[in-house]
Amino acid sequence: MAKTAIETLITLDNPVFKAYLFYNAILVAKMLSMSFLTARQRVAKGVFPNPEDIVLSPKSKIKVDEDVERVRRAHQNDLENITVYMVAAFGFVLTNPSPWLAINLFRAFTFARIAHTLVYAVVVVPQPARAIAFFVGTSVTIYMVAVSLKAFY
Ligand SMILES: N[C@@H](CCC(=O)N[C@@H](CS)C(=O)NCC(=O)O)C(=O)O
Repeated sequence: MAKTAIETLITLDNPVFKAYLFYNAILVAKMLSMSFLTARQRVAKGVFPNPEDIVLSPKSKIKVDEDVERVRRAHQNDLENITVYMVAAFGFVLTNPSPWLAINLFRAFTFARIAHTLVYAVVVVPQPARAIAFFVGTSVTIYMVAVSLKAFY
């Protein structure tokens, strides 16, 4: 029996879906690393959010710290952008795009989000570095949404 369009697209034999899963895995690992970056800052600065956290380290304080908050904002920005991208990119995969275009868009988004974290929470590069990284990622997502919507008309 002939395969449906979905069966030919949602398979590791489709290089676009394979690349989608590969770059998703990198993005998931990057997002998970944000929790460890936050914990590293908390331990380095001796600041924690809850009374039970400071029991093991009595010199620590329950305090809001600017360096910890910076990593938390970078993490939140990932949640705002990467989750939405993953949904948009899945819809884009279903439009059966050219492998060259799709794989380069997945790459561009992934590199942009890694750059966003680096310039926001690791080395702190002056603007517009973060804004550029954000707009590259967002442009990829908007493009994918536009292609998905166009498929309905
Ligand atoms: N929730 C974001 C929406 C706009 C946005 O994502 N801007 C990018 C480029 S300037 C950003 O990195 N914002 C910093 C942040 O979300 O903490 C904000 O409050 O800034």
